[in-house]
Amino acid sequence: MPTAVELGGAVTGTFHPRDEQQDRSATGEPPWMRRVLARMRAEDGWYLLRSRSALPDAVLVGPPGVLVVLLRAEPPDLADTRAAFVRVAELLAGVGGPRGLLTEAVVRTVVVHPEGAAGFGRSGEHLVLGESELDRALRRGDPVLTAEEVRAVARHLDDRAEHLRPDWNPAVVPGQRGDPGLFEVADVRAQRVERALDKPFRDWRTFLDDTQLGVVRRHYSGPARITGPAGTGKSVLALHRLAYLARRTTGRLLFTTHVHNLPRIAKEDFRSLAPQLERRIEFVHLHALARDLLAARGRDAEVDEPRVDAAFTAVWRSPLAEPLRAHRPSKHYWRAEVERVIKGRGIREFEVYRTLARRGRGTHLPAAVRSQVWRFYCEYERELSERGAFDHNDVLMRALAELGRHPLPRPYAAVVVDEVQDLTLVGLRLVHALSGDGPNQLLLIGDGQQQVYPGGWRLSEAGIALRGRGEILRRNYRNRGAIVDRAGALPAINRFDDLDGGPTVNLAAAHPVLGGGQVVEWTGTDQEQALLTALRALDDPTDAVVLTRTRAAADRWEQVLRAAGIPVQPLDRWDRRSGGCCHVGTVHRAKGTEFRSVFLPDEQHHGGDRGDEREARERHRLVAMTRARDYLWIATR
Ligand SMILES: Nc1ncnc2c1ncn2[C@@H]1O[C@H](COP(=O)(O)OP(=O)(O)OP(=O)(O)O)[C@@H](O)[C@H]1O
Repeated sequence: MPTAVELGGAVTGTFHPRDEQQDRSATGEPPWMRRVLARMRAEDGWYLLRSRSALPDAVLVGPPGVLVVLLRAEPPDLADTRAAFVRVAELLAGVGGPRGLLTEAVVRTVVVHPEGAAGFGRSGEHLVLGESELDRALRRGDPVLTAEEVRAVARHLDDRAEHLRPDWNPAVVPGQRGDPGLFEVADVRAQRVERALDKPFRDWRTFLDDTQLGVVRRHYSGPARITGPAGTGKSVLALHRLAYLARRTTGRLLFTTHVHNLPRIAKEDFRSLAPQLERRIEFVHLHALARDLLAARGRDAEVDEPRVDAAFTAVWRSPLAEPLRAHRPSKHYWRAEVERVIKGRGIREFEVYRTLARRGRGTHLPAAVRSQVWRFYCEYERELSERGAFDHNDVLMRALAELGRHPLPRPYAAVVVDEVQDLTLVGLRLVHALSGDGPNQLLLIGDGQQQVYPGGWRLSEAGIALRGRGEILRRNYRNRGAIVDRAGALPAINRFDDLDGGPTVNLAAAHPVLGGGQVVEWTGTDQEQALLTALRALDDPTDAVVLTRTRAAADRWEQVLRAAGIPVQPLDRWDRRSGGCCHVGTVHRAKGTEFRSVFLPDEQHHGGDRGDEREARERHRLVAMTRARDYLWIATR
């Protein structure tokens, strides 16, 4: 049995070897511990707080963050290292300053053992160091806290934590008394944020605002929803929330979305936030998740796009399409009716479709036309089955049915859905089936103004009841003032208002944290030349993107840039580190990305001028414009 030992006058930790126990009973602690603590106390710019309670043994606060220290000659239980972490993280809740409130991403547990101690695996959640590795560890890591912040955090712990007492060496921590604190007047805040954005570390990992941190830490008794206009830190919050929950649960957590690039981008961002927790979280596109679930259960689930297209085209060319065409000629519109309205909402009977509210779909369809649409849809289903093909909706529906028959053997501890406004109702039902209704198990994040696919569901139709569990973010951290003003003036309708009951806020009401910015509205005849000139005139032409509505336009701009000698990369491959290239892509691929400069060339008018088409265009434009941090170039010819 491990023996409890005295440390600093109080019972802390566990300890094994007999000789060290004897040594400790004489002096209070064994020599290796004294050496480790002395080494920590001596480190320039760090503050050491000794613990009077069992967990942790000490806390070290320095420029790279807060270390929760366990001194152990035997490997500790995960429960102990977790408990020590959570204890210190809870004490830090609410430490704030001009850059915001400190997040627990700055906190790291470190287990230090004497040289030669055996059995210390690398658990992943905490750092394990031999005594001799301490020097390297203390000097490793980018500074995330300034000297003032380090001091303020140490002082906060000293004030708040009765079991922690300061043990720092004034000689190596100069000026620790009487300095200005972490708290400054609000008008200094914006300047500080501005400067923080230029710093080598990414501020959002270290500091959040009060609303964001409130959501990260809140206990929700059931499904909850976070909304807020573009750039207000919803995705950032999702990552912090996952890390927070991962520390306090066991099992896997899920981040999912309908947006193509986002799982990859979110995973990379999470790695920079909490690398030690990465293994606990699956970042996966909802369709890939459904496909993998079916495949794991021996069920065929591959979508053969060409066969699906062929099935739709065959019906579109048949006489069944004629009444539809007469009503509205666009193939794209009717495909969306089948995919998003009928199948996407899981409708299986004409009687339901006959009276269905089709919000945001524009064209009113009398019952007689609906029955023609229904026949068209049934024929499409027949064509699919004749070809032995599934479409994307089929995969989601089959996965949902599969979960109904056999739920996951090990449910997710929590599910976070980003860009929820673009899920279909069937997709929403699937995430709900994956998460359940338990406390903190489902967090839905989205913004109705950025919807790029027609939807039309209510959360209640997926059996999800929010009961007021929700939050709105309003502070825009991405776009400078001029860009928020320009994009906020777009009449992009937010259908979240009438779709899931909770209140929402549009971009026009967001508060940009950063002022300035530039919007150039170009008109003229030689668009290519004008765009190239503007691009070349930028300080950094590589942190820029040309966004288009159509794939064809993106391909054309790619050629134009290449011909002009500008290195280009498709948007699909964007990540925060990709430099040296200008990006080009469609708005659909732009979700999750951001650039210093965004170029929106004028395109052949595409997609008609009906109310619903204009509405979709405005929302696409809002998404495109809000990818820009500093500079926006918009062409109209
Ligand atoms: N508290 C914060 N401090 C500093 N920067 C922040 C903070 N919160 C978010 N950011 C930054 O603001 C930008 C936008 O954040 P994020 O992508 O999470 O917003 P979003 O609401 O998901 O945007 P969108 O809806 O447009 O996708 C990112 O560059 C992020 O790093």
